[in-house]
Amino acid sequence: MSEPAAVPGIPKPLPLEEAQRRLFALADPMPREHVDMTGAIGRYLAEPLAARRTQPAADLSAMDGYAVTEGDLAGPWTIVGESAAGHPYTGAIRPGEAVRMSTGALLPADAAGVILQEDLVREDSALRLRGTAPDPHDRHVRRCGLDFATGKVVMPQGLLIGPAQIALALSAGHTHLPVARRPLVAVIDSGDELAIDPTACPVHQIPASNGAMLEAMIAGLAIRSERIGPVPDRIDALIDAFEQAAHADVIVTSGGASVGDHDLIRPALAKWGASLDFWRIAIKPGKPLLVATRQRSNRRQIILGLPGNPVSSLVTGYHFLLPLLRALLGAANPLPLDIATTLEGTLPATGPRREFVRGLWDGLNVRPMPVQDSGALVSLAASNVLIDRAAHAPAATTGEAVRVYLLHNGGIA
Ligand SMILES: Nc1nc2c(c(=O)[nH]1)N[C@H]1C(S)=C(S)[C@@H](COP(=O)(O)OP(=O)(O)OC[C@H]3O[C@@H](n4cnc5c(N)ncnc54)[C@H](O)[C@@H]3O)O[C@H]1N2
Ligand code: MOO
Repeated sequence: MSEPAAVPGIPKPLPLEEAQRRLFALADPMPREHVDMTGAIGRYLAEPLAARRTQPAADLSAMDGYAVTEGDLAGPWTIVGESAAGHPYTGAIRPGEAVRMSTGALLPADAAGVILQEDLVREDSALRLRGTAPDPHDRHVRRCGLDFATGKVVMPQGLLIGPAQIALALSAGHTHLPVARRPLVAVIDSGDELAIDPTACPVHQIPASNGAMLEAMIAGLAIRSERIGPVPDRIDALIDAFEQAAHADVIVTSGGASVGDHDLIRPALAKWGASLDFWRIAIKPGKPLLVATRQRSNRRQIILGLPGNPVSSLVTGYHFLLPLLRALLGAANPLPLDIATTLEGTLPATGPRREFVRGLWDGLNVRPMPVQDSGALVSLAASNVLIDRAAHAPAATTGEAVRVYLLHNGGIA
């Protein structure tokens, strides 16, 4: 398919990466705060984290058994005491002596290693080998500083904080973590045809579903989302809605982004005092996306105008809204990850826009959904990936390598 002819007043659509770069250039990280571990989940480290202690802080036993001295692996031994986790043995061990060890217990001074209890026979305080002597060195010992030493940077700035990162931060001596404040997001549904109540929706209306969908997408990334609308297709009504959202860090609209007589987001934003950064991107679905900013006293507000078709809203939410929120939160890698897989089925040739095709991925192959209309929600809800198709690609068939973006079956972030 050839490039469409240029139309006065309608900008050429930007490639996805260029549009994302322009959006990130607007996204100054949010102010910093320190939060406890529960509050840190799902956020990003605002600075590299250095260990405040060494772990293990001393040599520890890695198994349950008996500690013996160097060169004394044949036995027999006399048990002279115990080192349990949290209750160290304070004496030293001499040849011919053994100390009962539990996993995680401090290794006594002069102990060379630990022999597993399964390899030993114990009768009262007498201990002997069940079979042959074990290998000599360093057996079943976790050396001091094996994991990290005081001062070592254990996690880089911008790392996503999840369960493993919380465990490491606590182990490294931290009770709180530096993170960016989560942004407040206002989500505006717009369109005269939108019905709030899906059980009372006459034929000329459609239930408003994008706002709730977008709110579900950003759960966890925003401190709060505020829903506004549905707002009628009138400039004054849209300006009122923007005013209600004037305290938000990010404003997201859906609908009214295209070129129709009732697509008023752009003129309403201009009249409100926002400046358009870019409009239209070369992806399908999602072409009419717009990005604008408005200067507030302390910070710049970012406005994302998503196309109204539900699948277009989701796809642009996935490639722009979520990455924007991650960038504001200080993520090192705000963009979604794609993975390589194999196509099972056929896909038609693409046109001048890069396409994101709904599909079902089983871990090995991906099957495209038969219905790809940008208003079709059944195929969206049955999909777990978006298949990435380059612009001007020839038709594709079973066995071809493709790349997919994971939608995580609804838990989309
Ligand atoms: N002549 C042209 N027409 C269109 C073009 C174009 O380039 N030239 N672009 C098309 C593309 S691509 C898209 S995508 C749509 C999106 O346009 P809008 O952002 O202006 O969306 P609306 O027209 O307001 O709505 C489209 C569709 O989505 C439904 N919708 C809107 N909001 C919601 C909501 N909150 N919940 C559920 N559904 C919603 C709306 O009822 C419409 O059916 O424009 C093409 N047109
Ligand atoms: O880009 Mo529209 O989003 O094709 O349906």
